[in-house]
Amino acid sequence: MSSVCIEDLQVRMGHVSILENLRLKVDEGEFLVLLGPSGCGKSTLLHSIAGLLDVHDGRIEIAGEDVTWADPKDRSIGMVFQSYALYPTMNVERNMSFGLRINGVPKDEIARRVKRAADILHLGELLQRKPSQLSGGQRQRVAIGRALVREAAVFLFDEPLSNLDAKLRTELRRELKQLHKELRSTMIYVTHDQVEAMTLASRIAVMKDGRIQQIDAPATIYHRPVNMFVAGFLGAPGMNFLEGQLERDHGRVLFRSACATVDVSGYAFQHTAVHGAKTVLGIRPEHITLKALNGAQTGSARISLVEPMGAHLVTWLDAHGQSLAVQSAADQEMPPDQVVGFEIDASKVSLFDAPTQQRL
Ligand SMILES: Nc1ncnc2c1ncn2[C@@H]1O[C@H](COP(=O)(O)OP(=O)(O)OP(=O)(O)O)[C@@H](O)[C@H]1O
Repeated sequence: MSSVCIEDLQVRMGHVSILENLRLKVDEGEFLVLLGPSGCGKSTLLHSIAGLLDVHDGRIEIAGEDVTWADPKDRSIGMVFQSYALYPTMNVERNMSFGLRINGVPKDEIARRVKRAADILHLGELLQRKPSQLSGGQRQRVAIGRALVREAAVFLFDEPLSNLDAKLRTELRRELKQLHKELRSTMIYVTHDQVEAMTLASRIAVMKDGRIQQIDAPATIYHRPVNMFVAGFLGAPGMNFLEGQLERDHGRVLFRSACATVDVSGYAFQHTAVHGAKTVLGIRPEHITLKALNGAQTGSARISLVEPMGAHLVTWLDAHGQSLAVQSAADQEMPPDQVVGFEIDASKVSLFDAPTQQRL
């Protein structure tokens, strides 16, 4: 049984359609990340599941129950917001137990749940403190604790780490992953941070304009994007795109562009490769290798810029007007303006139909 099942969901704000016929199944125990640019509808979808806004049409099931029109408190969800939303006058213990107290949960049961959440989140020492006496990371752990004590079927996270500095964000991200490993609860997590999505998710749903573009395991999203939007959204720097066309040549299939020719005969085409079809070749920076000019190579280019990243380098090439990012080992720095060869790993390319931008 799916923990969350959404069918044909429609959400409108006034006359504007925000989500249109959206379908989504989140399995029991899954960590699903909703990823996409600002305004794509991630929060709208999460808030619809939480019951924080009225949907226009469709059906939302949580743990097998139709909750489309149910109150948030009757949905067996625990929610964590970006802005912690703690009560400033209450200490940590009372903040965590507040929802249980107003719902009349017996005292000893409240004590058991708060202790369990405090143990899991290492908050035992902080139970008597007020939010103002906590760091940002500790406040967010209290907010997570408040969701945990509900012992809900599904946890919903709305960009919970965005208010934290980079170091705390990395720490709390690891803690969240550990938490999911221990609890095996169903979690739905909204972010526009691709690193959070890649590291936390069992599956990522990439959204754009109120539609789910692709829902898959992180590695599949990264290596086999279904369209150019998904391909370009993940990776830093993003995937390189070369415009060109396919050519059939003595049983081989070649991709030819102004700056490179790549033998793509081994590519797993989903549709027949048509000679002359306008095509975009996508290749990630780590799948291009810099070569000496006289070696076997895909093309030649001039180095325009080198960005040292610590563990690796990003070298920007100008390949006859086409800009290409290449990721290489930190000790392979070459000077700007040098002309070099480069090789594209044909086994790692993604090919897209240029007019529709869909994967070939
Ligand atoms: N109350 C509202 N009235 C009208 N339009 C709204 C309202 N709330 C959100 N929208 C619109 O709905 C769309 C989706 O918004 P939503 O907040 O779900 O996006 P998001 O992907 O979560 O973005 P962000 O990452 O910036 O929070 C946006 O175009 C937004 O302008």
